[in-house]
Amino acid sequence: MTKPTNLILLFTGKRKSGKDFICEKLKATLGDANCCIIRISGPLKRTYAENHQLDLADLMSDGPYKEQYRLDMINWSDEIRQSDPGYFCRAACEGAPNKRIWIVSDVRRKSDIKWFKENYNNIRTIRILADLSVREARGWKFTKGVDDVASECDLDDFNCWDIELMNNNNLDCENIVRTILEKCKEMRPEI
Ligand SMILES: Nc1ncnc2c1ncn2[C@@H]1O[C@H](COP(=O)(O)OP(=O)(O)OP(=O)(O)O)[C@@H](O)[C@H]1O
Repeated sequence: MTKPTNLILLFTGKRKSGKDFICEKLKATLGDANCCIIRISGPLKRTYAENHQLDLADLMSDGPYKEQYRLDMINWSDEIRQSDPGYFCRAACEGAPNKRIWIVSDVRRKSDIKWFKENYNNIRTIRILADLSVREARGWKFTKGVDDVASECDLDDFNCWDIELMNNNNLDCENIVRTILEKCKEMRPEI
């Protein structure tokens, strides 16, 4: 399996907390040569799209198409996870490039964290938070079967984050990127 040489950052957060936004900013700051973003949902959506004859590009985008299929995708992927909890994490890492830092942007379950810790060293877990009103302004609306199931709630009672940060606005975003870079350097001065 491909190994990142330095560090794996596992990002988690509720829907519309801004995980993806932060990961893209962090990647832009660290530079393509040093890091890549890994999405566990990548192989998940690819296989789902193939099995259901759907447009993968639309499914990967942040819009209504993704929301339309989110519930069914959750249920479909849960069936696969039941027999193999690491299936999608493994598939995502197998397809990932060999960079010093892996930024995993969509960790949703304790079993995801467990899988990474069992298979790699130098893991850091990062929880992105945002006020409910901010998430609503970004398009979040409570959806039964999505917001009240394991894919969204499994990590609500996980209290061992290495870093927990608020992302309500651009200033918060800058602070998050700076804090994470400092932590990276503490661990790995060569970064
Ligand atoms: N700090 C910020 N400043 C301005 N806009 C932001 C900020 N953080 C996130 N956003 C915006 O909020 C929206 C949701 O962000 P994003 O897609 O990153 O959330 P997410 O946590 O990955 O959501 P999901 O779990 O639904 O995929 C996006 O349109 C993004 O551009």
